[in-house]
Amino acid sequence: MEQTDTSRGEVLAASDEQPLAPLLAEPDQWALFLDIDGTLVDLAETPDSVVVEPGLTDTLQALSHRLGGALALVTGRALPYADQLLQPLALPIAGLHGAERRRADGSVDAVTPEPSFVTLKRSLERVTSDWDGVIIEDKGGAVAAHFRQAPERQASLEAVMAAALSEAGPDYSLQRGKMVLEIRPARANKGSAVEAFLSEAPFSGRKPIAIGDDLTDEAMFRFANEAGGLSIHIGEAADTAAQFTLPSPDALRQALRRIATE
Ligand SMILES: O=P(O)(O)OC[C@H]1O[C@H](O[C@H]2O[C@H](CO)[C@@H](O)[C@H](O)[C@H]2O)[C@H](O)[C@@H](O)[C@@H]1O
Ligand SMILES: [Mg+2]
Repeated sequence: MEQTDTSRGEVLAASDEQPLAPLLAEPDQWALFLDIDGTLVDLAETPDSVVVEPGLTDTLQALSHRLGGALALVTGRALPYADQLLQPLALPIAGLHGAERRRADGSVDAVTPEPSFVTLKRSLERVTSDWDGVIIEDKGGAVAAHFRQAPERQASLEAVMAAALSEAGPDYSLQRGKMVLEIRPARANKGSAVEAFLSEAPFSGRKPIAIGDDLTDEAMFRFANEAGGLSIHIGEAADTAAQFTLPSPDALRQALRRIATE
C-alpha cells in the first residue's frame, strides 16, 4: 500500500553537502542510487534535448570507483537511451521506473513489449499526431505522453492515457511525472529496483543514498528511509518522503564533483 507520510524534508543551501558526507567518510558502507532527468541533468523542453554537462561522466566513473562499484542509475528512461546519453559509461542501471535492470555483473533483465502493447503505442501516436507540441515517447516496454510544450492538451491526454491504460490491462500502471503521463509495467518501481540491487554484490551490506526529483522517485526515497539510508529530493521544495532537498541538478553535480575529486 502506498504510504502518504510526506513532508518537505530539510531544505538545504546549494553548497550544503551534509547528506552526501557519508560517501567521503565511509565509502565502503554506502551505495548511491541516482535518477537522471531533473537530477543529474537539467530538464529540457523535449526528451531528446537534454544536455549532459561536460565532465559528468568522469565524475560518475570516479564516484563509482570510490564506492567499490556501488553506484547505480535508477531512471524512467529505457536502458539503451540512458546508455547513449551517458556513454561511454555502462553503470548498473534500472530503467523504465524499475521494470528493467542491468546488474553490476552486466546481466540484464529486459522488458519485451507484447504485440498488443506495440499496437497500443501506434494507436497513441495516431490519435495525437496532429496535437502540436505533444510528444509520444516510445520506450519499448513503456510509453510516455509529454505535454510540456502543449499544456492545454493535458486534460485530453489524461483521457486518452486512461483509456489506453485500461486497454493495456492490469500488468501496466499509470506513472505521473513532470509534464508527462506514462504507461509502464506495474510489476516494479524504483523502490523495488533499489531493493534488488542491495541484494547483490557490490551493493549488498551497504546503506542506500537515493537521489531524485519526481513522483517516481518517492518509492526509492521511502525504501531508502526504511533501510536506514538517506534520501535527497532535487528541485524546489515539494511534498516528498525525502529527508533532504537540494535546490537544483547543478547543486548536486557540483557536490558530486567535489566528492569524486576529494
Ligand atoms: O526517472 P528519470 O530519469 O528522471 O526520467 C523521468 C522521465 O524523464 C524524461 O522526461 C522528463 O524530462 C524531459 C527532458 O528534460 C522533459 O522534457 C519532460 O517534461 C520530463 O517529464 C523522459 O523523457 C521520460 O521517459 C522519463 O520517464
Ligand atoms: Mg527525474
